[in-house]
Order: sequence, then C-alpha cells, then structure tokens
Amino acid sequence: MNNLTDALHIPDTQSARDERHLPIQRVGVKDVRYPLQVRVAGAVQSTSARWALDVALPAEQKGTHMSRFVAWLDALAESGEALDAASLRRRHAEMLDRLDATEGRIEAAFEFFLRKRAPVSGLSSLLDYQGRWISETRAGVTTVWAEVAVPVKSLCPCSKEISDYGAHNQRSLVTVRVELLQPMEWHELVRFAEDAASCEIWPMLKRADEKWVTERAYENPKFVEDLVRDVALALNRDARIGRYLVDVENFESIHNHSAWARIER
Ligand SMILES: Nc1nc2c(ncn2[C@@H]2O[C@H](COP(=O)(O)OP(=O)(O)OP(=O)(O)O)[C@@H](O)[C@H]2O)c(=O)[nH]1
Repeated sequence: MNNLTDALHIPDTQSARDERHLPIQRVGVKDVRYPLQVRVAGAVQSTSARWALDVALPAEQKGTHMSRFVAWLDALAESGEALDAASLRRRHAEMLDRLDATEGRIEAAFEFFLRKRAPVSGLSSLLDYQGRWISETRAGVTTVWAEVAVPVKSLCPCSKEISDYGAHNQRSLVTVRVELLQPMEWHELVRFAEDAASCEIWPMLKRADEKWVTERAYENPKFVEDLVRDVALALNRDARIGRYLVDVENFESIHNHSAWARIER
C-alpha cells in the first residue's frame, strides 16, 4: 500500500504532525461486518460479526492508519483461525503492532448456535445466542471479556401467589458479561443464565415437552431480581471469572414495558 501511494505521489496526511497537544483516547472503525470463526462446544462455527476496533492516538500524530484495521480483519478471516480468549489476546497484540499503538480495544458481536435436546422427547434443535468478544489493552494490561445474551422464561412469584389460576410469565433476556481470568466455553457461560431462569427454552418442543416447560416454570417462579441475583451468585463461585455484569430484561406480558435489573462486580 505504501509503495503504491509513494509511486502515485499521494500525500500521507494521516502521518503529519498535529500541534493541538490533544491525545485521542479512542479512534478507529465501528459497525464493520466481517466474517468470524468461533469455537463452540468443541466445533468451529462460521459466523459474521459486527466489529468495533480502535486505538489510542498520541497528541503529535494527526491521524491513525484507518485502512490497517480492515487489513487486520482480513488477515484474521483469511487465516481461518477460530477466535478464543488466547487467540484474541495474540491477535490484539498484532493489531496494536500493525497500528503502531500501545492501547486499543476490539469488540466483535456475533450469533452462534447450541444444539439442545428437548426435556421429555429428547428431540434436538439449534438455539441461537448473541455472543460478544471484548479485548482491551490499557497501560500495558490486556483484559478479555466474553458476553452472551441468553433468552429464557420467567414466571412471576407474586402473580402465582395472588391468582386463583395461572401466573403471568414471559420471555426474558439474560446478558452475562464476564472478565475471563481463565478460559471458559460458550456453553458454560450460557448455563449460568439458563440454570437461574424459571425455565430454559428450546426451539423445538413436542406437547409432552411443552407440558414439562409450563409446569417447570410454575414450580420455579422468579422475579427479575431473583434471576439477576441467582446468576450473580453462581458467577461469584467461579474462580475463572473476574469482574462481571449481569443484565436481565423481562418482556412483561402484563405490561407494554420491561422490568429490568443489573448487578455488576
Ligand atoms: N485517520 C483517518 N483516516 C481516514 C479518515 N477517513 C478516512 N480515512 C482513511 O484513510 C485511509 C487511506 O489511507 P491509507 O493510505 O490507507 O493510509 P493508512 O490507513 O494510514 O495506512 P498506511 O498507508 O499503511 O499507513 C482509508 O482507509 C480511509 O478509510 C479519518 O477521518 N481519519
């Protein structure tokens, strides 16, 4: 690229000096859609991610090397390497090298699938989840976060208590973002949310399964507060996890708004 622009006598404005004495904490690209390979439950899944990549820019430098972010993405895609916590750390160091930067951040949001067996019939089908990798280097330290958004079912304990029949229940979305001190598999992260719900959900259910899910949720009612606390309690017991954020949204079936809760450590 440099040889080409030199040959064409195209000025390199980005590398000019800036005299405003203002460093920039984060500059880069976002909403870049590019292929990604992720390792899920022992197999590699090909997916597409929405990327945000940025670096810190010193005060004296006018512009960052924008094209190099995409060059980095392309090198990753062409390598066929599946991203996990270890390869993300390595690739992050490469991105900083490529951009002549010492600090920066990578975020990739993507979909992946887990094969699930229905509780009674045992029939299997694929449930989709939203995953996210975040890697951040500041002051020489790189932290890696994994996030998953898990759809589950919740049933209201109050409604069950006060009603002669039934209880209102709804789909909930549990988002778990954890700082990984040691590796963790995506399906393990998903379990924190599914284990805490009134009931987990499946794409394909026969009538016997539907009866099971309905009764399981009825026997296991949870407020949004119960759900967020039960996920946090389980995360507290796992030494592989550093800081975390748990977000639960209940898409209430008796309101046209959501009930919502968050715990951060
Ligand atoms: N820094 C900066 N670059 C921009 C901006 N808008 C567009 N560009 C990018 O400038 C790039 C063209 O410059 P290149 O010749 O590729 O320079 P470079 O990205 O610094 O890469 P090298 O030549 O390897 O240094 C294109 O990728 C554009 O996307 C901007 O606001 N700031």
